[in-house]
Amino acid sequence: MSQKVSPPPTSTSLQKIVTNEREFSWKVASNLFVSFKYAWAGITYSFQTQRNFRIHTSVCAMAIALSVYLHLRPVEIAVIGITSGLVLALELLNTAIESIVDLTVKQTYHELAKVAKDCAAGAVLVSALVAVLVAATLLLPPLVALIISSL
Ligand SMILES: Nc1ncnc2c1ncn2[C@@H]1O[C@H](COP(=O)(O)OP(=O)(O)OP(=O)(O)O)[C@@H](O)[C@H]1O
Repeated sequence: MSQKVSPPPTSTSLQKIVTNEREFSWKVASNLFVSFKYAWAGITYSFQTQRNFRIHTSVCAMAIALSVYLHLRPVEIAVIGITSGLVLALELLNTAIESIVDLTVKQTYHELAKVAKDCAAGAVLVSALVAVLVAATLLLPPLVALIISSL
């Protein structure tokens, strides 16, 4: 059975996309301040609707606070900050992909929708596992030393 394949873009249709910039966007942020406002709206939406994003935000904040409290070296605090930021950024992308998939297929089951959502969730899981490994490597030794010294 042959599938219908859409034709490749012609030079005129490509030119149209390039010249009529963002013509499919309902609205385009007018300046940098407005862009930040929309970015913040995305972060608050994820925080309010995604349990995992709330959990990851709390754990990341605790890890960074603990690294400062334990007087880790600046480079170690930076590494914990980078891995934490990566987890939260991927959580936001996961939410974005979920929304696009839901917008596209609505409540219909589709194998590709499953692949997209599962892979996005997998990306978050990989980053979270790496963040736990990094935090454990950097935080556990000074934390155990502190606990032993206070006994
Ligand atoms: N339209 C769909 N077609 C096929 N499978 C779907 C569809 N919607 C969801 N699923 C399956 O259900 C799972 C859970 O969907 P959901 O929208 O809660 O995504 P999620 O990434 O698990 O969410 P969260 O990150 O909030 O835990 C997906 O990972 C996917 O396997």
